[in-house]
Amino acid sequence: MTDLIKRFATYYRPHRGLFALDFGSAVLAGVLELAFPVAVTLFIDRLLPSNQLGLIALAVAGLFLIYLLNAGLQVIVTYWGHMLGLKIETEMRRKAFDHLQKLSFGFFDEHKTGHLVARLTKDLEEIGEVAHHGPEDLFIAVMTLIGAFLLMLSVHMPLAILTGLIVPLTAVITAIYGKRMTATWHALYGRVGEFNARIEENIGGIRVVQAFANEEHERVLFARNNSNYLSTKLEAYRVMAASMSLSYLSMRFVQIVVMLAGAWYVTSGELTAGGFVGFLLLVGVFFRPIDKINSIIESYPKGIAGFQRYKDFLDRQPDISDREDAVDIPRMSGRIAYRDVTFSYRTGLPILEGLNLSIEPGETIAFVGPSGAGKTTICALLPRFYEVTAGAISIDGVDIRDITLNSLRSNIGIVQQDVFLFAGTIRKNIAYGRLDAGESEIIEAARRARLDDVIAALPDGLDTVIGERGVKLSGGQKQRLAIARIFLKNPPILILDEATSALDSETERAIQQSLADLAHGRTTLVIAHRLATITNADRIVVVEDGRIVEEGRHEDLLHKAMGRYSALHAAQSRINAA
Ligand SMILES: Nc1ncnc2c1ncn2[C@@H]1O[C@H](COP(=O)(O)OP(=O)(O)OP(=O)(O)O)[C@@H](O)[C@H]1O
Repeated sequence: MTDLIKRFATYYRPHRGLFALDFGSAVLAGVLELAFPVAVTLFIDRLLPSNQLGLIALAVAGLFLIYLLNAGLQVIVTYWGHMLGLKIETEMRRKAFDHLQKLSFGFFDEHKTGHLVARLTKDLEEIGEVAHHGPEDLFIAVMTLIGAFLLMLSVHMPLAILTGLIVPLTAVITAIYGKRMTATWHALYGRVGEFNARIEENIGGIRVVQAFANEEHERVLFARNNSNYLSTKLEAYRVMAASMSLSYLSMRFVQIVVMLAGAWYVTSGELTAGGFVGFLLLVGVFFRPIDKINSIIESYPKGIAGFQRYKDFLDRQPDISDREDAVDIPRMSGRIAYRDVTFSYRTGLPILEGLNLSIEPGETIAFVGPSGAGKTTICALLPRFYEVTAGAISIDGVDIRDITLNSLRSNIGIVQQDVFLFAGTIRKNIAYGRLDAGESEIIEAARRARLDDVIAALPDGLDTVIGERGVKLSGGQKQRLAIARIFLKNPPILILDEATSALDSETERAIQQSLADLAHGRTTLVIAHRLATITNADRIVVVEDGRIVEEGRHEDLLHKAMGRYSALHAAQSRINAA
């Protein structure tokens, strides 16, 4: 816990000035709160009986100045105090986002998007609130509590002791309800998470929902989440109502006791009228920190738990990162070698075993084999999306673990089966291939990917907005856009995950032609799903159960007796004929 607080404290360091300003102002405002009952006592007991109107006017003016000062302090605490919390929150978010970029595919395989988003938004918002309110509220609450009690003692000791004895009763009631409130809010937090996840999934999968005509099923599931939320929130309000009215009652009870006892002391001449009024005001001031401490008790665990999750996330070392002496290779020639490569995902199941493969610069290799054989995995190891478990992969004779990730990945272009496009314009999506590309380069890339006709037909041309994940484009157009992106990137090595989605044959032919143009002069690894498209590959590699079982040219493999490739080919021809 102390480690956690120490770590938390490091975030204040760059904002020392702001912290001092906020903290100092809040403390001063707390002191002024205490001064008010004292001023009222003096006013009633000393000034009023003196009949000196000038002095009274001066005192009132003085009080007004104090109020003005307090109003100024409120502005500082509310605006600059929140600025402090917000600065800490945004700094933490920046760090978390930067860290997120460094984590490898393995991490994302394990974590749900919704939870990661919550960590960067909700968690950090709560941490920011605690960062601002936590230290200052706690300090002021304790200071006010002690200060008010000392002043009460100075006004009338027996009455102060009596108040000191009955106030804990109200504190106990507030604390008990505070705990119940925390539990209900916590449950509510879970409910909100549940229905957020449901909405997120529903919107993400709305096309599947409607295609299966499962709207009613979704409605029922959502109604369940919604009514769970309703009952939990009602429970929260029930506890809140009971807590509020009970703490109001207990507060008033203390006031009544103080009034009764105070009146008795006034009539017996032990307490002045001003002291009596001042004391009642001090009781009010004394109550405030109790509420505050309870709300701190409520919000602290949330903030601390959020910070713990944040810390754990930041402390998670990326599985794959640059070695200290990693080298930059600006442009590789593209000679690739897999040496005794063994690999398993976190599941521990062996996926690749003792795989050996050499690829010459400019060569096109097509991986074929049954689904789940490991073709995609072989290719995913090359840009180090995952790290080999044993063995090594080298490019141009250098182990890829000795090359900086940035230069390694800059040398590899990937056209994925599921093209991911960003919401925005066509121009923005092509330019993602090379962020500093000029207009003419973007146009040239579009032309080479045969996207120029599509762009020309659109009213806004390159500036056409393509919707979230490119929903406004056809499958073929998305593929071409992905190809344009790689033309712009112009890497010496290519990984092409062939699209399995059914494109019409003309579109497919055009895309194949674009891909062939793209592959020209580059070392190309093709993950082939349809054998018809790879007959021209320099070499076909048949993968089965994570092993290479056959390799050679199409013609040679086709005529190999009992060959795996010829069997695959025969099977696919039968499917096509059927
Ligand atoms: N991220 C992952 N985590 C755990 N296991 C995985 C992961 N990705 C793939 N696998 C498993 O690894 C094995 C090989 O998968 P891979 O995607 O490499 O096969 P593939 O030959 O490309 O298949 P397909 O032709 O169907 O695309 C499969 O058993 C798969 O379930």
